[in-house]
Amino acid sequence: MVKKIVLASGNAGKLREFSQLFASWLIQVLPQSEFEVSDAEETGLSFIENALIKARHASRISGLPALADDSGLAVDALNGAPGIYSARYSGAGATDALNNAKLLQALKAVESTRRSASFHCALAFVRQWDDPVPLVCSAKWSGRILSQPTGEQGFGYDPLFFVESEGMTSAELPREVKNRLSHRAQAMVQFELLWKESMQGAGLA
Ligand SMILES: O=c1nc[nH]c2c1ncn2[C@H]1C[C@H](O)[C@@H](COP(=O)(O)OP(=O)(O)OP(=O)(O)O)O1
Ligand SMILES: [Mg+2]
Repeated sequence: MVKKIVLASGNAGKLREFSQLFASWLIQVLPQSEFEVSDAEETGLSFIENALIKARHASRISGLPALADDSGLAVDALNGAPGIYSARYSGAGATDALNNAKLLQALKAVESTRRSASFHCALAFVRQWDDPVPLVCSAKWSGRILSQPTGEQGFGYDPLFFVESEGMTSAELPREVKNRLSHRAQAMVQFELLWKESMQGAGLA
């Protein structure tokens, strides 16, 4: 029975959200920093490939099962950019603020009706570093990019991501609402199903 897993992320915003999303699970979820796991090189071409790279890396170093999240923002008017490069969008020394500024600049001439975008989240879980049957799932969350940042909650591109159904940005949403609607929350629903199925398969449910 899996009792302890490593969360293969160095992103404080993600770690916060995962601690809420895992709150009702009967397992211990430890950040990779507790095992001195360095950031893995994200050399994949898709969110799923990068999530697997990060999960395998964290599991190899920690010796524990590991879950990784690779996520990002795809803007339709930019042919899906920044996509898997979302965290690195503004180059070396990228920060959320610089990434947001670069995105606003790139969309300067694009009117509001053409600013549709989606957040994507891929989750990969491995029981050991070379697990041949990882649990993998992904989800997306649709929205629109505003012309200026609004809201203080969340992280990353949240202040620019307007959620039509709620009439506010994801940085204005109460955290329990973001944790119900977001790409990460939706991927977690799938992950829970895969997890339960795999535990049943192992005769552990
Ligand atoms: O809910 C979100 N709200 C706002 N922005 C978000 C969200 N989810 C992902 N994002 C952005 C942040 C970062 O620019 C990129 C993730 O990049 P990504 O490589 O997966 O994560 P990261 O490098 O920050 O940490 P790590 O790789 O250690 O998990 O997408
Ligand atoms: Mg990363």
